[in-house]
Amino acid sequence: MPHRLRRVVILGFRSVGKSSLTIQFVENHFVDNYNPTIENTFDKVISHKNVEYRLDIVDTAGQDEYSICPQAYTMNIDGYVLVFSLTSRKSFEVVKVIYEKLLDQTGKKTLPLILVANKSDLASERQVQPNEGRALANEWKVNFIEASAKDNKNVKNIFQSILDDMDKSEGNSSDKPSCNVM
Ligand SMILES: Nc1nc2c(ncn2[C@@H]2O[C@H](COP(=O)(O)OP(=O)(O)OP(=O)(O)O)[C@@H](O)[C@H]2O)c(=O)[nH]1
Repeated sequence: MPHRLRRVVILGFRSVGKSSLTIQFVENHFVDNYNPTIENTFDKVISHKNVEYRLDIVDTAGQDEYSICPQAYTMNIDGYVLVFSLTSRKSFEVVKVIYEKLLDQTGKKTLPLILVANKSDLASERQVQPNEGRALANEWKVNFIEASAKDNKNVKNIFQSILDDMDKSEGNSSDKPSCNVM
């Protein structure tokens, strides 16, 4: 059977764990050393709700509030994973700026998107509380997940959730948008 192709882009501030989440999901291991990304595309075949998907994941270079959001991150993209680190208030502020830029560039009011707070294993270094992430996701009408690439916690859920959202936005489901914390 042919796979359904879905293309997802991962965006967020530097060093929040975009590559680590992607590599944990695609290759099932955690990368401990830090190598800034320029841009990498990964792909993985995943069976979700009895459908085979080929997920192309574009892992981007870290953005900040001044970065220009390249058109490549809005053209031919089916879904967005916006990542901040719960140990970095700055990274939480940066996802808000990225979100606004995505809306501007796509001209849309809502997007198939999931907000991810990574590094949940670093509880003692937490700077952003779960209710803050949840409130932001509620405002955007998207799902919110706290995850850890290091402990492989909720990593698969991120991609399953975005697959659901992409299908909903294509009208393949009658479910209403919801905001879940997993
Ligand atoms: N403790 C902990 N460390 C993490 C986690 N995820 C990533 N890291 C570490 O954080 C650092 C940055 O991780 P990357 O995955 O390279 O972050 P990135 O967002 O891709 O970075 P850029 O390419 O600069 O944008 C690395 O040292 C990782 O090992 C996590 O869940 N827990």
